[in-house]
Amino acid sequence: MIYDPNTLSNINEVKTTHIDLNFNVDFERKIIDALVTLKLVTLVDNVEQVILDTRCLNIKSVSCSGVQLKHQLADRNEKFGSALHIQLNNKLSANTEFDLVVNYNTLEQGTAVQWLEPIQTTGKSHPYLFTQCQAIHARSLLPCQDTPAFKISYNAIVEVPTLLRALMSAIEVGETINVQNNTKIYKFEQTIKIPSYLIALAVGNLVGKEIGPRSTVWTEPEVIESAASEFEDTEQFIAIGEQLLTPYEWKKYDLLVLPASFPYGGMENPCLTFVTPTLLAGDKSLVDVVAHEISHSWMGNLVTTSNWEHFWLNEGWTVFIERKIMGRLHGDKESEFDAIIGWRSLEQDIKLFGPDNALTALTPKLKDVDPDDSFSSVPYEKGFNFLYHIQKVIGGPEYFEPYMKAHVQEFAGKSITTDDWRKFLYSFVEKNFPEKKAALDNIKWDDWLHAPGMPPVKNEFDQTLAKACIELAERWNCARNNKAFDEFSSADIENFTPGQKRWQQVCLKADYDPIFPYVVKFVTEQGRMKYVRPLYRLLNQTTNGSELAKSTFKNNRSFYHPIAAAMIEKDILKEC
Ligand SMILES: CC/C=C\C/C=C\C[C@@H](O)/C=C/C=C/C=C\[C@@H](O)CCCC(=O)O
Ligand SMILES: [Zn+2]
Repeated sequence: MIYDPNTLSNINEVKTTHIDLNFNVDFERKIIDALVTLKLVTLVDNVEQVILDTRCLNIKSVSCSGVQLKHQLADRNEKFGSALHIQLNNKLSANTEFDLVVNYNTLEQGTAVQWLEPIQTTGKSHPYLFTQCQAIHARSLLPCQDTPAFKISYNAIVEVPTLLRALMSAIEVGETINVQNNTKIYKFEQTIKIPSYLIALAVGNLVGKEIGPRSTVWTEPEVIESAASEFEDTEQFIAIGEQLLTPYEWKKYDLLVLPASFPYGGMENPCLTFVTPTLLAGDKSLVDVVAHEISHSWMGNLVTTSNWEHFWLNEGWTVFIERKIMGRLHGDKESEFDAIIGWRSLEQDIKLFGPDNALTALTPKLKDVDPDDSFSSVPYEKGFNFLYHIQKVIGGPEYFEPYMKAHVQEFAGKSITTDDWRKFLYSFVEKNFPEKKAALDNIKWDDWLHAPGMPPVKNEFDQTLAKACIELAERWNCARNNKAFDEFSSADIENFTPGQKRWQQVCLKADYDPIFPYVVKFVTEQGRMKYVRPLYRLLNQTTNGSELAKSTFKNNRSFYHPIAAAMIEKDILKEC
């Protein structure tokens, strides 16, 4: 029995194995005219219908072997979209392979695609679009079984205005010009099986520059040089990932620097990681996000959570590998400081959700829950701390690192649950170092996996970098009483990493009104949720900033990606 509470599709009757996409991108109407062919196989006898996930799609026709099929869009479920019921002409027995062809177009109000006017791009002269399908937005790009339980290969043909370039989470295999339509046609192939949330498309005025033997960085022309130098260490990250895990399987690892409204730090779309332009700090100080996305090449993209309740298997593992990569490159002090910052953000999120909130469990129940509403640092940081704790109790990296490799070898290409993960961990330990089994038995499994709130164990990390921040804060605090402000200068934080400086949040928490214009500028210049959501929330909670937070959001709503706009709206406008 396959379980995924966040799909409306009949995943226990039928399974998609491959998708052919044909997209015609129409910037004037802000729609994608599309034809999708889904290759399916029945899992049981007597299958009479296929139910696909959709959200904000205009379905025109559905056919099988050239014969039109009856179909119906069910009433819209606010959280999960509209199920597309497709009536098959015959009852199919188990293991029957068949194709469904759906002719449809996307709608502007869909949540996967953000359409940008030229003014919203860096160059200001061409339109742009990009998709974000994780967690359950693929259904507003194409009708599909929108579940990470199934993995599909895909091919795509994408027609775009001739001056623009299309990129996808796949390998480009062709590029032709259609002189008649004044369009360009790009062809892509993703031969490795991936879950639907990793289908990704971007179209814009894009140029590429090679930054390594298997990597090209793509951006608008204006930022290509700065992006190429910011990300020049990409190959080193991949190489360390390969040493830690298994050979990199995806052939290319390209990076696409998105316009400012991209709602996440990065998104691990295979062959083509999407990143926020806020990473272009000029000093490589934020490239840990690239190490994170590269780590997803194994954790998440090869070994995938089977539903969103086990999201920590993607993110906890990825943070764990990311910190190993950064530790190998810059030393443990820096990566352990990241772990301390991560613990703090876990504390903040658990406080925000409430320590008894069931969504703060590592494996939360997501029936009737929109995964976006459950998003927090819990799967990332509680997940990381859990793996760090296991590493410690079984004897350290010497024991844990061979197990990490074996984990990827065992599960590559599969979608797994926390139970699958735990069974394999036990079998590996019992086989390779049975003397450590007792240590595994002593882990507080239930508390780690199922209890809400902070983890049952607090790991110890190197405090060197944290101490510098705490000492400065203590000096500031003392100076408050004796008004001895002259002893401070910007030199105090000259050597701090960006992680050590979180100025705007500190000021808002201290109810310091003069920071307001800077906060407004920052939250309207870029749309990364990790930055803008806490700042909007904190501004909204200040004594004098609540109206400013609301009006700033209302006046800039169209700047934000639909996912970010929905979340900020819930944070500050729909609070109880
Ligand atoms: C307890 C949480 C359980 C399930 C949530 C499932 C999916 C979360 C969904 O809302 C989508 C997440 C997409 C994340 C994409 C990239 C991130 O890893 C970026 C992290 C934040 C950042 O660095 O900006
Ligand atoms: Zn991630």
